[in-house]
Amino acid sequence: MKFLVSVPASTANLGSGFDALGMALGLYDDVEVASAEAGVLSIAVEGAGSADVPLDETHLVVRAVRATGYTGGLVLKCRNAIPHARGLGSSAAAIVAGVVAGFTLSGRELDTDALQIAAEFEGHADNAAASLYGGVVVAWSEGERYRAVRADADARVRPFVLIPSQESSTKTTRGLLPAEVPHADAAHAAGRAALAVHALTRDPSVLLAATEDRLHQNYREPAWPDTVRVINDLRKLGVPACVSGAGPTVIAFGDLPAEVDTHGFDVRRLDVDAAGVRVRPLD
Ligand SMILES: Nc1ncnc2c1ncn2[C@@H]1O[C@H](COP(=O)(O)OP(=O)(O)O)[C@@H](O)[C@H]1O
Ligand SMILES: N[C@@H](CCOP(=O)(O)O)C(=O)O
Repeated sequence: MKFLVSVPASTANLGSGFDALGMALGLYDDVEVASAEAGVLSIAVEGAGSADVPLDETHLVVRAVRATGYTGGLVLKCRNAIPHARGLGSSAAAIVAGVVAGFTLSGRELDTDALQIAAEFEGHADNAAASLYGGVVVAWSEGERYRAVRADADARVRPFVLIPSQESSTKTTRGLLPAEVPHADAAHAAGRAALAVHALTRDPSVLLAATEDRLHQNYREPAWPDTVRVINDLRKLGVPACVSGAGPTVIAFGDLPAEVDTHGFDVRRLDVDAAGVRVRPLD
């Protein structure tokens, strides 16, 4: 059995929706998967992470395949376009690719367990839901169970990202977050996150207010001060901008004003991905 899994990048939080909102982006990791005799494991990696990721059972895609219960042999060819440790959901994309590969190898339809398995790896479901389902997602948990709903993004939502060369680990910057926040900030987040759903799916004209965050960006600023500087510059000019995921990438909407200093950032226009992860049989 041989097939291609194509999985989109994601941007999580979208400012106000910490650990809850996500959106899939048109930048893809492709993983060619072939079943093999038990005991065989072969992994080839091109693109992001090719110099760093392990090529054994500890490879993130393989760990996710194993989490689905598939124990057979595997031959993987990974072509990674999503940069690692930049806040564009590379780890969730790798996990979703592995989970979907495991389900496909086992002849199992994708069901809600796919999100559950993927989100358990990360401890939050925002990125994994976006990579699985595409579009705009709202993720939450009920007890131990992760859940998500998706909606199409409004066609006028035009994201661009500013990706610095510096890496920042999600795990590390989650460690900068406080255990508690002021009630006023929690109330602010609830209102703005609800507004963000409306802004992303119906009325992008309110994205500036919707993407204002009080739950994570300021706490994480020491990890990426230039990111916060660019966000502030963009927002002062009326451009909705926030940190993508746990940073350091900036995600913004509309057009980039010429006067904003983007030195050190790779600026890319990305579409919203509406379809989520795809599987295509190969000969
Ligand atoms: N395609 C991949 N294959 C293997 N490991 C990956 C892949 N993508 C991400 N990872 C692992 O996840 C790490 C980045 O995860 P994380 O800090 O959550 O950042 P990101 O915002 O990119 O998800 C990488 O350093 C690497 O260890
Ligand atoms: N809600 C999470 C999102 C992490 O996204 P990533 O793309 O940086 O992995 C967080 O803010 O920690």
